[in-house]
Amino acid sequence: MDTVFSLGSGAGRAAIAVIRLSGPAAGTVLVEFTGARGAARQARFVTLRDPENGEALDQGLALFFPAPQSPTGEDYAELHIHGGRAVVDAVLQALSRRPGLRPAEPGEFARRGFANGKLDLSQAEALADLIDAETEGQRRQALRIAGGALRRQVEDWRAALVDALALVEAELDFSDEADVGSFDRDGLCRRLAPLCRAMQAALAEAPASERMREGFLVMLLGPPNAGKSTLLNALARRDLAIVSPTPGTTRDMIEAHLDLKGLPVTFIDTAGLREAADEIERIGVDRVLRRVETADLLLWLSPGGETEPAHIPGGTQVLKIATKGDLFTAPGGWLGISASTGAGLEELFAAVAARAEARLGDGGAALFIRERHRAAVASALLAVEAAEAREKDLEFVAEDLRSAARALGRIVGAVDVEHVLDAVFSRFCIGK
Ligand SMILES: Nc1nc2c(c(=O)[nH]1)N(C=O)[C@@H](CNc1ccc(C(=O)N[C@@H](CCC(=O)O)C(=O)O)cc1)CN2
Ligand SMILES: Nc1nc2c(ncn2[C@@H]2O[C@H](COP(=O)(O)OP(=O)(O)OP(=O)(O)O)[C@@H](O)[C@H]2O)c(=O)[nH]1
Repeated sequence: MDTVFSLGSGAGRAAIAVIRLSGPAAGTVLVEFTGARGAARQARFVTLRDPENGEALDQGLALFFPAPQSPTGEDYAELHIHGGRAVVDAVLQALSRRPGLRPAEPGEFARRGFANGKLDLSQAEALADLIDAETEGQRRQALRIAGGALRRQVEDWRAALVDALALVEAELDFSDEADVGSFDRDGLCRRLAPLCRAMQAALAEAPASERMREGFLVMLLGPPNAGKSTLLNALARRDLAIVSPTPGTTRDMIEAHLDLKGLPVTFIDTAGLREAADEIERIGVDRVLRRVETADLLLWLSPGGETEPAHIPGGTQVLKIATKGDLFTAPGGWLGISASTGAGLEELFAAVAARAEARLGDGGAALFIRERHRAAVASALLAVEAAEAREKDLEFVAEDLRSAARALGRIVGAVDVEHVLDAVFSRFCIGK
């Protein structure tokens, strides 16, 4: 097994940089560069020297984690050095000249940890999410899964399946054909029913968790010149969308990603919905209509609340916003705002945040954070339901239960997931 090294902290000038190494030569490298391996898991203040010529490279901290108690499960070392470009380059260069050492590939530390059982696939995915998390809700959800919440749940379910399978297999082994009719079918169903209910309940929560990763989607709709772009700018507190007094300025969609009370919310400014004057604008309107189908909330904007919402296909919730409140008063049933004076914006924020929270939760109960998880549990559930429904053919019942266990195994990376592994780990940054 190679020993790999990498900068674990961010690229570019910084106060401190962390270089990590993993593999059998990690301890030897520490001896070569710092004169000693040091006590397990204890930081030492050291002078780092190039083993080729004894020249000092930097002063820093060195740590050694002997296998298996390390982030990768292998011998593992860290050098905490000064984060200047020349310092980092000099140390990385000196490391790359040591025989048997090579730079780590993106995600290679996590992949080694996976290979050694330190984390499963669901935890690795969640670590990637944790690094990408931009809001409190996303952080809380990713940390929960990285901590093994999904791993433990899947292990429990698989154990229940193995239990039920043992019952069926015992019957298959010890009874002859004629006896199969005496099989305790009720006993089997009593075991499987709570499992089905638990999987169904968890599946019902899945859309909220997936949305937490992607963001709650709000689209701004309304007639041309209603003030959509101006509102987006006010929401984003910077000039993102093009604001102009000419109707039809916003031809494509412009997104603002906001953190609303810890929840990720994406606002999209759209081309005004109207009978399009030209081809380009018509394409814009079509694209908006397609995107509307995936939105969680629509804000219908109309100056002074003069135009009622257009018919929106799909039944997505619509909030009626009367714009230009400095010029008009809002009719009943409309939330009045003025992007110019800022009036009503806090109320609008609160209304959107309340709906986002109802849809996303707070991330504290998340289980299936990816479509992949949901699909695997849905197919496990189908297999268990098929097993429950069979009148006879215990062989098939057993096969259903095995197939349910295999489906769950895909979540944690226990079965046929080489392509998923590649996809997950290669998306990690270098040094993870
Ligand atoms: N300096 C530094 N900070 C870091 C990391 C790191 O690798 N280095 N991490 C990088 O992700 C995260 C912490 N993750 C870690 C995961 C496992 C172990 C570890 O030593 N695990 C052993 C012992 C566990 C224990 O003592 O309870 C083990 O699992 O056997 C350490 C850090 C965040 N902060
Ligand atoms: N008085 C006043 N004028 C506003 C307000 N909000 C927007 N406007 C003006 O209304 C005009 C249209 O604003 P936009 O934000 O470009 O409208 P839009 O709905 O994005 O228009 P399209 O891109 O054509 O669909 C601009 O001249 C804005 O300055 C407001 O709260 N009060």
